[in-house]
Amino acid sequence: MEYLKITGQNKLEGEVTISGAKNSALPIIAATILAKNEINICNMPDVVDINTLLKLIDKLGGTFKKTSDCIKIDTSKLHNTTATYDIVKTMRASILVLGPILARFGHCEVSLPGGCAIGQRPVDLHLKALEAMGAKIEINHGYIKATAPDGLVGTKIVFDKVTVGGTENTVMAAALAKGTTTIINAAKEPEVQQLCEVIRDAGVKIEGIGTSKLIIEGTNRELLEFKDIDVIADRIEAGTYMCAAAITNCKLKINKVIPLHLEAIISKLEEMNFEILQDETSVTIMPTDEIKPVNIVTTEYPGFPTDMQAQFMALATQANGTSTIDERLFENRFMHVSELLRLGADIHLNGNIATINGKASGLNGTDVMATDLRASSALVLCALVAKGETSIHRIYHLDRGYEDLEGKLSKIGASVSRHKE
Ligand SMILES: CC(=O)N[C@H]1[C@@H](OP(=O)(O)OP(=O)(O)OC[C@H]2O[C@@H](n3ccc(=O)[nH]c3=O)[C@H](O)[C@@H]2O)O[C@H](CO)[C@@H](O)[C@@H]1O
Ligand SMILES: C=C(OP(=O)(O)O)C(=O)O
Repeated sequence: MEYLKITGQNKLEGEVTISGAKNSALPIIAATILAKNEINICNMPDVVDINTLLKLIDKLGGTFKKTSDCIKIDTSKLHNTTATYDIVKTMRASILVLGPILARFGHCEVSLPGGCAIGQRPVDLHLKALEAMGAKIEINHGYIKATAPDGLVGTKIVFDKVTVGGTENTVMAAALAKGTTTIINAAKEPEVQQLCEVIRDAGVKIEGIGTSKLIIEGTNRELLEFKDIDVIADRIEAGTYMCAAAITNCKLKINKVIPLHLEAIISKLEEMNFEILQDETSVTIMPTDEIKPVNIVTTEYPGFPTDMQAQFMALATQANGTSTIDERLFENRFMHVSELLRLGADIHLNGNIATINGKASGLNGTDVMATDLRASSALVLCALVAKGETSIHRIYHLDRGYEDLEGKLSKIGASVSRHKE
């Protein structure tokens, strides 16, 4: 296993370029199952989760070719309809192949995704939506077996909760269904929007993109002709580097972003007394004379993203006062707290609310353990300001979603290196 060694308290400066969004690239790769043509997808982030999903596409009988940050995927000869546990267990987003395989072939078997550090994460809403579209679903021996021999049929689906993956699976299934599917209480995340746009550009009529009501006219199992795709910028990677600048109180320009997608993050940084300069494709965060505390409630887009909660908790350890974070999406997304405490943070947990007393004492480097993707980035952020050296273990979590983290951080002045245990 590998670990990261970070020596804290370096000044950061310069510019960082943000990669394509993992959470947009994943559903887009799943959507290639709906295609009749080879699809060229660019601005692909080079992260482990993408390679995992590509491996699954390969196992299903599709092919892919990589050149720099583009990947050509051809699923025209896809024939295997079973997504096995060995791949699905490593990444929950593999569940995104369920809707498209079922819609295309009329049957599909997908291993139930395993438990995950941030919460239970059931897939009941995905299954309920597919059942409403006519699928028969059984769960046996840890596998979801879905059948719809005559194809899926469009209907009205009202989600009990806003679900990003559930909306994505349903949109992909609806694209090849017979008739109209209406999704009420759909997720509005930019990544859901991009998936809808990609499918719309492939000829499927979709109304309401970016709203909580999506209306999709299915093609009745006619495969789609996709255009070239450019994955949108990763708003969570961008937000993480904004927090890196903020926690070290340095000026940093973050390039190749979509500022509109960063509004909730920018607004919280402004509340913390940082000035953020923006142009069309970049944001620059300026140092401040006092980091103020903040109160955060995680919620669906356009609210404050749960995927930025851990990073803001790291930042709150440096604020002049007491901050609170109320995690509303996942019941177990505070795994980083115990590791932040090891670094010297003063954080108290009460159910889903964390209270962070900033500046109580400085942070001091030590050995810490990454528990999930964003928890890992919180540890990296704290390590950047901690006195001395921090070793972050189990960084395979980080590699799931951050492209070349050491390279990008080193380039702006951080002292970061990767080692083998
Ligand atoms: C690959 C990807 O895009 N991952 C993101 C996606 O995850 P993901 O798509 O898994 O998250 P969801 O939006 O589905 O989850 C939201 C909430 O709904 C619950 N739920 C979800 C589905 C279901 O069938 N039943 C159910 O109860 C979940 O447990 C959670 O409490 O959105 C999350 C919320 O913004 C982000 O943190 C993840 O980074
Ligand atoms: C939780 C995340 O991803 P996933 O849903 O793939 O676990 C994330 O990107 O922060």
